[in-house]
Amino acid sequence: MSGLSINALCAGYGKRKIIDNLTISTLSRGEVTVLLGPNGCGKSTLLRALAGLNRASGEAWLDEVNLLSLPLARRAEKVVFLPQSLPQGVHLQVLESVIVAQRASGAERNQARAIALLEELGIAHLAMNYLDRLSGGQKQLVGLAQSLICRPSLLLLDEPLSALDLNYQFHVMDVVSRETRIRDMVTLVVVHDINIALRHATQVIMLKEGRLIDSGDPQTVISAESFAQVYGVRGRVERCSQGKALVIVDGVIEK
Ligand SMILES: Nc1ncnc2c1ncn2[C@@H]1O[C@H](COP(=O)(O)OP(=O)(O)OP(=O)(O)O)[C@@H](O)[C@H]1O
Repeated sequence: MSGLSINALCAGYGKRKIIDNLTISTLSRGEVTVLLGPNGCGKSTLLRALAGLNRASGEAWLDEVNLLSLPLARRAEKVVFLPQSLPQGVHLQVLESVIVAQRASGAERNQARAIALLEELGIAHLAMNYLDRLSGGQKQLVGLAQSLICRPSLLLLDEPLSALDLNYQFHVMDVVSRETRIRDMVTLVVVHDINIALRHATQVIMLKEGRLIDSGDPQTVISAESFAQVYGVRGRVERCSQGKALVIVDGVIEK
């Protein structure tokens, strides 16, 4: 099956192991997987390891290729990683920056495509604005445009919704899902909102202290028991008026 499979992956910094022997069966192409887990559990470390930015051992098969054995330049042709925040002080206009990302990915310059993507994300009106004069949320949307223009096989998004208002969080996840489907990418997204995972993910991965707690269908993996175990909170899964599952947190489990 085409997609991403992770086998016995370990990653960390210096001698410190953060991701410990992680094995995950196939994340399919065309689907969005949400990576959940508490602060410091290793979500960014995992994404960075897949992108080749951290020391890692084990295997990460993207279709028939083990990403960990690919030279960085070859890996960059297949994998795009959007970090939690864009570099500061870049004095480029928004449209220009998206075209720079497009060219850096090896694609032909296609301004119409870049403008269409800005329109899809609802930021075409910012095309001529400078990056260093945008709000945090606007910068995050531009980062997404820069990532999506690259047409990777594996798209890694580290908390792409953290600065966005409620409306944009839903809109962006819809765009990410649609682009993932149309381009047949494997998309792995870190979010902290469990309800976003329930609504938008085809699959979720739950980590705690660098280890896999569970992975699979969100409706199965996300339960009162699992979020008590992973986050230490009391809660329940209810149904909203549209019949969709919704997590309600009642409080913290006292130790
Ligand atoms: N560059 C680094 N050097 C050394 N240790 C690091 C480095 N980056 C992160 N760590 C450590 O690795 C662990 C996992 O960090 P990571 O950023 O992967 O967590 P996370 O799950 O993404 O957290 P959050 O939800 O808070 O963003 C933490 O204990 C952190 O202190």
